[in-house]
Amino acid sequence: MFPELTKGHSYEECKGTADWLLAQTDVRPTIGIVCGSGLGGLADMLKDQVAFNYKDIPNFPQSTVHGHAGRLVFGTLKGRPCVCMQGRFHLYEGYTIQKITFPMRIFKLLGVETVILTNAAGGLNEDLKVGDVMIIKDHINIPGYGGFNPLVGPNDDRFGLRFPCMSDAYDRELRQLAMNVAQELGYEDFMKEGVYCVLGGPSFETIAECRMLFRLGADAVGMSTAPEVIVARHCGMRVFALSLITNQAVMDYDSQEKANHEEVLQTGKQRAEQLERLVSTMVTRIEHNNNYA
Ligand SMILES: O=P(O)(O)O[C@H]1O[C@H](CO)[C@@H](O)[C@H]1O
Ligand SMILES: Nc1nc2[nH]cnc2c(=O)[nH]1
Repeated sequence: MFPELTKGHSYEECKGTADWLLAQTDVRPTIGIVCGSGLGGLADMLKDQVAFNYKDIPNFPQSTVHGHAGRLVFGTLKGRPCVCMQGRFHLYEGYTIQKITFPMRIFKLLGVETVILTNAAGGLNEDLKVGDVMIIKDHINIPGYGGFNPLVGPNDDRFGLRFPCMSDAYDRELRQLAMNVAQELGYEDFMKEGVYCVLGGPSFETIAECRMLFRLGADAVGMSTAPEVIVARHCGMRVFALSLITNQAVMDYDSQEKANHEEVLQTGKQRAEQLERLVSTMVTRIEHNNNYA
């Protein structure tokens, strides 16, 4: 493949970044949160914040996408120590796949046990409406078929196995917890479950591509999350992920709809408060050492 692109940061470089962060905050996070496009408000829920701009953190890439603030925020969420990425990285920004997933290894070295990822996605399955929240039960990693897997390159056993299992990537108990919390909050009407498909972007899909992805078994499509999940699972963190359905993928040649990033951000704003309540309530039920209350 492309040897110079497949190196990523060494264990020692990752440790250097994690130690740099730990030296500047007393927060010892056990939960890491990644905010999707337009969903950065989740980070604002943290109390007693210590925040870093990505540009100031050794080895961190920069956020270049509107709706991704580019800050790493430490703090407590209802008393639980958390770290939150207010903005993630995508392949289409021009970073290597190792670089966009580097923060997952930093989470691990900070002591994070559970990762909660959010994203904005287009709905392929017509059962998904704009504003629905889709708990991700599985993914289809299309860039992976072309060799764009974040674990390509030498494996460091200190992070994980050469050939990690992915059939249990999206934690079953955390998915059940999300459903239970959604019911308690009265959100069951817009909570769904499905399969997320990642593409490289940045162009949105053609109609033929949307039809193909749905036939392949995908319910929603986006440009993130799956690479982060692969790296998080490789190093043994538990994963919960959800997609906010911000737009319906265009599946019909008669449709006048056009996918656009403004609509994505706008839908994020409309559901922000409920998503924040869902995630913060889940966080209070996730016990240390990966047990569930
Ligand atoms: O996946 P997140 O970061 O939420 O963003 C999604 O929204 C953007 C397109 O509007 C793309 O970056 C897509 O991946
Ligand atoms: N690829 C892709 N990413 C998205 N992010 C939000 N909506 C979409 C979409 O329709 N397609």
